[in-house]
Amino acid sequence: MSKPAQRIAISGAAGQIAYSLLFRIANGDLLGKDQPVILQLLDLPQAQAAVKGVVMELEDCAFGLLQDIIITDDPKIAFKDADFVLLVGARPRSKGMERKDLLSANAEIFTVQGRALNEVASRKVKILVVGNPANTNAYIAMKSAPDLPQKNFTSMMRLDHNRALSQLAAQSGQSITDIEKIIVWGNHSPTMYPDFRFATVNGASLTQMINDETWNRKVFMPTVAKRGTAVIEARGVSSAASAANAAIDHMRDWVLGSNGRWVTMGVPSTGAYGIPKELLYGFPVTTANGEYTLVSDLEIDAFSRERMDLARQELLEEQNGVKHLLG
Ligand SMILES: NC(=O)c1ccc[n+]([C@@H]2O[C@H](COP(=O)([O-])OP(=O)(O)OC[C@H]3O[C@@H](n4cnc5c(N)ncnc54)[C@H](O)[C@@H]3O)[C@@H](O)[C@H]2O)c1
Ligand SMILES: O=C(O)C[C@H](O)C(=O)O
Repeated sequence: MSKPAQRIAISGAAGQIAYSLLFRIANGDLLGKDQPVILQLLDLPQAQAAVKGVVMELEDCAFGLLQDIIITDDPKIAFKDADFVLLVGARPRSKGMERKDLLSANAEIFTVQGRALNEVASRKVKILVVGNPANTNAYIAMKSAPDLPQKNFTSMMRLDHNRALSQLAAQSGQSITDIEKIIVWGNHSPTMYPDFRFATVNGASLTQMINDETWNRKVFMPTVAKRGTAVIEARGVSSAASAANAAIDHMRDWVLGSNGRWVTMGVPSTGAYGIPKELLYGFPVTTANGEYTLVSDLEIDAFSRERMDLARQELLEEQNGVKHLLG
């Protein structure tokens, strides 16, 4: 007998990330090939026709795991009893626009959606915020949902993690699958701090293999931090398939476990590494049995402290900018 279906709510269902995400979820890439799913799709009233078109295509794939699809413009319908929620819907950054410009417009969306989650979602719901500015949007949703455990709210730093992994593999000539223990600290913004000081390849130090601090600081770190901008410059729109892929990686590892590997998740700080409590910050974690555990007690040198504090400061400023909305 098949497992009971899990309810997965996705906002921004007519958007370009969702266009990649929905088909992969329905194909079992997120929860496994034996887990039936119900998709609960949220988008704005003016996007409902486009969502219906996407649903027609989902139907035309004849996915065996896809049990039902709900389409709505009401967050309370979309999030009802949801086991997993991917908050993708937001306004994407266009050429020349900084992420901070998006803060106010998106803050209102995430206040409303946080309240709806508080009211109707499963009490065990796992939430991933993708829509930018993702860390602060996740903070707003979390603060708007006081009845849900704070640890259920996460923001997406996995695309940055995957970008770092790919750059390190190219530079070192090592296989992506052999590289472990990389971190992207902080905010999903140019202040992020990609850090491979602890990275290993089959147990050996990757830092020693690369042995080029100038490359680290002048090439690697800015390449990873500005990759989103580079994709926008090249495509004219922000990354979509790679963002959807990272969202799947993030959720799948959270649910099914990372098998001891470090992954980067934006999670509410509990005060570790000098990051103020509740700030949604990129940390290294391992995941098992549906829970994440912080990788603790890593040595933070002076350069790392400086970089980590830069992201902390930016996030505090973003938090301050939305304080009035949180009552
Ligand atoms: N964290 C990351 O690593 C990362 C990576 C890439 C993109 N992003 C962000 O993801 C978001 C979505 O990107 P996209 O390319 O899919 O954008 P898109 O413009 O193609 O789609 C966004 C969708 O969200 C919908 N939407 C807007 N407001 C909504 C609301 N209040 N409720 C429900 N739906 C709403 C829009 O109607 C649209 O269909 C953007 O904010 C983008 O910056 C984050
Ligand atoms: O910076 C953006 O808006 C794009 C996105 O967050 C990305 O990292 O690709």
